[in-house]
Amino acid sequence: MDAIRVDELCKSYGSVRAVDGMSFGVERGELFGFLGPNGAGKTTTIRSLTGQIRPDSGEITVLGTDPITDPLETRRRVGILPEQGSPPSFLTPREYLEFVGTVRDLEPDRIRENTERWADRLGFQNKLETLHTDLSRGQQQKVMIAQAFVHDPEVVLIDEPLANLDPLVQEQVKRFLVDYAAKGNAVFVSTHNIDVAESICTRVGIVADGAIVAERSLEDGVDDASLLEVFLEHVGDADARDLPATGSIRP
Ligand SMILES: Nc1ncnc2c1ncn2[C@@H]1O[C@H](COP(=O)(O)OP(=O)(O)OP(=O)(O)O)[C@@H](O)[C@H]1O
Repeated sequence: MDAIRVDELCKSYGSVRAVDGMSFGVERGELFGFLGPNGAGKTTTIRSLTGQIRPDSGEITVLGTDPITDPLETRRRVGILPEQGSPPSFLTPREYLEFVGTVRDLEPDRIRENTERWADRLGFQNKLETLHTDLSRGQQQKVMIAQAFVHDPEVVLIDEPLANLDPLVQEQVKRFLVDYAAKGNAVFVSTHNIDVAESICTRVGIVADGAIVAERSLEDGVDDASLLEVFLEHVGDADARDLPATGSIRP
């Protein structure tokens, strides 16, 4: 059974059809890339998966739970890294991770252990007792990554995981995501970055106008141009199609 299943999801804001017949599944062990341009409907889909918004129609199952009718149960079971989310300004990373671990029913010892492990892995040990308001945007993003994984969830829903991170940490996070999926968890990553999708995902769904318009397995390895080509074929406008597929675009 798929860890995540979405069938014929639709959501409009007034006259804007943000999600329009979206269907896909993600199995355990997959790192699924949800790749699409600005406004394609990615965030609206993630918000539906986490029960933050109620779709107009369609069905969703996440680890056997229904985020439309029982959003609290879904949120307990999954890890969520929202787009542009930031930790509460009035808490320290240690306090925040303790809070998140507690509401996810984690034992205090395990919360302490996981907090240290994550701070160590992402390099914010020396900031554990600093108020978030005094952390840089990138340091706050690291805390947000830690909170998504603090309860070792079997499904993780991630919106633009690498925003604000320096290149070294980006590589660490990419490697971690690949390992996390390989351990048998379902990792769902929404991004508009083709390079990120290509470098870490086992499968990519290309999203345009509120639906998946193409799917691509990357497990057997494909050459650099192919995901970009598929993307441009389904999504790119006429100007974008004239861009070189790889290499520099400097004059
Ligand atoms: N609260 C809202 N009210 C009205 N329209 C909205 C709202 N949220 C999203 N939309 C519209 O729905 C469409 C899909 O938006 P969504 O945020 O899901 O796209 P996205 O793929 O996540 O984009 P991005 O990559 O830019 O974050 C867009 O046309 C957007 O303008």
